Amino acid sequence: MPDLTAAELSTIREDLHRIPELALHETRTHEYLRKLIGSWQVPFMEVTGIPAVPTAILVHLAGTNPQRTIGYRTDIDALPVTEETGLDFASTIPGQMHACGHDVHMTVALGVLRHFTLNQPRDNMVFFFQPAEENDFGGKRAYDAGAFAGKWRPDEFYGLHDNPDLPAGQIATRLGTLFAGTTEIHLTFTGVSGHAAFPHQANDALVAAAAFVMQVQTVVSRNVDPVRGGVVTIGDLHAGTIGNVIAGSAHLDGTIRAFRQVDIEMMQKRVRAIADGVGATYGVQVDLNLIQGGYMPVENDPQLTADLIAFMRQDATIDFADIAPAMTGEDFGFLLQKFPGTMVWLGVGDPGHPLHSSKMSPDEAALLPGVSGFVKFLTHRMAE
Ligand SMILES: CC(=O)N[C@@H](CCC[C@H](N)C(=O)O)C(=O)O
Repeated sequence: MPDLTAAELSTIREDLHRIPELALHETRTHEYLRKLIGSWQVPFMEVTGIPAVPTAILVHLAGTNPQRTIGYRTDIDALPVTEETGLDFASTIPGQMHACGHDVHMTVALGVLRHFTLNQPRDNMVFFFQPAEENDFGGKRAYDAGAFAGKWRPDEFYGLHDNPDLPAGQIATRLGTLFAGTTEIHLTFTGVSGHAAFPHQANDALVAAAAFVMQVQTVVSRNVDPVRGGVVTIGDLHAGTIGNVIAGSAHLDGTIRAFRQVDIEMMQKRVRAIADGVGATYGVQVDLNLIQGGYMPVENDPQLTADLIAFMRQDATIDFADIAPAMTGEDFGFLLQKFPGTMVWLGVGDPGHPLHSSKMSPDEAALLPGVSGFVKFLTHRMAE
């Protein structure tokens, strides 16, 4: 029986694209994956779940002469974005979309898994279909639940993320840190609401929030080493109900990002100090929740990544490129702190529409090269 064809990969990707589900709620996606994998009926394959992370799936392939266990991880969740691609296989779930390409990630993982179910690997393999990459850190949850114990423990771990800016099918990575570590900011200022005409009788939480948004811009400009870089973005601010009522509360969500954990922790302290300072200055109550969870910097293992780069460079059938680090986050960073491994970008050729755009539409021409690049590299790892 042959590997999955381009047409079969495309059908799978489109099926998955129709049913985007948010972190830890990926029940239909879980069912689809389990049904498909279960239909392959492989004697050396075992499929299991993780009770603490019910939408996760783990697949174990027993090798013919195992020297190690090779892990491959894909994320499976989607985003609360209303799709505007106009595709005929667009999301059927209102307000939710695979706007980060996890449908592509899952499809490539299934293609790689299918290959090794048809060609029993020499080494053992573990495939991890991980919920909650966008938030709620499904990788850390699975690890903390003991999912990678015993035969499920990978000696090396690989994964990919799609990249609309790169040509479809190109694989890119680098030695060292590929993605930033992140910390979610969730902040509420509580003051006293009142009539717009009598500000002296109220305490305006919206004005406090505005001051916070401006002051927090100084964290990157004044506290972060410019050579190392960092990001503080407040992406969401809600305050008040109508123009002639002073807002009694304001809620803000945002993200802190940097390539080094020491910088992330420094930025967390500065954001906390500024929030407390605004609270004291404006007399508003401050409730600040900073969550890093599993979003550690994505640090590629030096030896494994050097091997991957050397292998991909010498294979003329693989379009490989070196690339600079990016401020995207990925909770695969947590798993790469526990197990050595490498994350790569897979180009999906849609440069006008960045990750998280409601119009992002990956080119399916990326699917076969993604599968074959990893099949070749993992087969090479097994010959080491
Ligand atoms: C690849 C990607 O887009 N990942 C997300 C990860 C989000 C981490 C966390 N929820 C945060 O917002 O800090 C990203 O936004 O980079």
